[in-house]
Amino acid sequence: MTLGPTLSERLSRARGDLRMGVPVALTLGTGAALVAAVETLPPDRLADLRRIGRPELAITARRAETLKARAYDGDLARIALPDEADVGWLLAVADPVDDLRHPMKGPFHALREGDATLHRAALELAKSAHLLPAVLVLPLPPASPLPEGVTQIDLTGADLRAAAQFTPVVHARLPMEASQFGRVHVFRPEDGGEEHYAIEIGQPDRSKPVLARLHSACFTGDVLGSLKCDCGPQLRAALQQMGEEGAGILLYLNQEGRGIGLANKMRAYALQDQGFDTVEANHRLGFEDDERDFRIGAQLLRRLGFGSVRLLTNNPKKIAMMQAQGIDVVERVPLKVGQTEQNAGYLATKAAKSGHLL
Ligand SMILES: Nc1nc2c(ncn2[C@@H]2O[C@H](COP(=O)(O)OP(=O)(O)OP(=O)(O)O)[C@@H](O)[C@H]2O)c(=O)[nH]1
Ligand SMILES: [Zn+2]
Repeated sequence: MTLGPTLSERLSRARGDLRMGVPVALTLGTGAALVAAVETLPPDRLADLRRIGRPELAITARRAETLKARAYDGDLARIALPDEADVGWLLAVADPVDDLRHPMKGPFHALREGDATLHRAALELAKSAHLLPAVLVLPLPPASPLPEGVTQIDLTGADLRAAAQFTPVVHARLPMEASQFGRVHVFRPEDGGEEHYAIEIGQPDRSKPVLARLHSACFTGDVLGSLKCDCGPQLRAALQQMGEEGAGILLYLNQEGRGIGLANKMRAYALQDQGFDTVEANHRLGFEDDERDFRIGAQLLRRLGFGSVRLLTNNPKKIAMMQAQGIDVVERVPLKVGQTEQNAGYLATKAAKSGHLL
């Protein structure tokens, strides 16, 4: 039926459900499970899930490492839910905020038998909903009816990491401090997800390499003038250079906090105040250092007619990702601005652990 939602639309709906604390149903072959995000799960829904069966807690191997739980599935750990565990217990496992005050969480009974495919998909969904990567998974016996009204996703043949396709929605002129000749383009994915923007300066010649910047959203740096990172000065310096050269393209990608969302980035900041660096903080939360999908940037550049760039960046991974996605990076243009006393440690960590060029 053409009126019903497609797989990617269902996934988007499922993200909304998880953010609201509503469980979703994942199925794969004869297997099925109800899934809820720990961060948003209300006590009455936990009680309902317990009435149906025995929920399991899934966390990423990154979080499991901090908690000293065994990750038998490699990239994730499945933990049996103790009888006395309530939403407070679940949150304490998911959220590292009080790890230092309560270092002895556990011991955890990690599960070894059975299949982790649905757990893995559930964690992927929670991450893409910008929730903490911790989910309750309630396996359902084969052929048992799924609760009415619950969003159902059949994962057979599904690729949760498939790149969304973006469509240009509108573009309009925007005179800016950096250039009189600015133009903002808005791109929207077909699945109801995050929109991204392209800021075109002047009228870049599509047949030549364009001065380009892929900027990931940083609310704290771009808007608030945070001294903890260099994002705001980088954003303005990139636009200024494009203005001076008379042409350029800046992608403003809504991938806040290297793709973990603002709430999780603020959790990471709270951990940084406890002494962890930017990479360690992500790991303790259960994320990888960088959860961004750089395919989006490449797709938008292509849609705008650019195949070749002079990329403003200090991040060699961005260059490699663009090349891998078929965008020719003919030159790296360094972007070194905004060093402060407060971000010296952050920038040093990025150089030491993430390979950033100094
Ligand atoms: N998770 C997390 N994200 C952060 C932190 N500090 C800044 N960010 C985010 O990091 C991203 C920085 O993006 P970019 O400006 O593209 O930086 P980059 O990958 O270092 O590469 P270049 O600036 O091009 O060299 C933004 O999304 C910020 O919100 C942090 O401590 N933790
Ligand atoms: Zn920043």
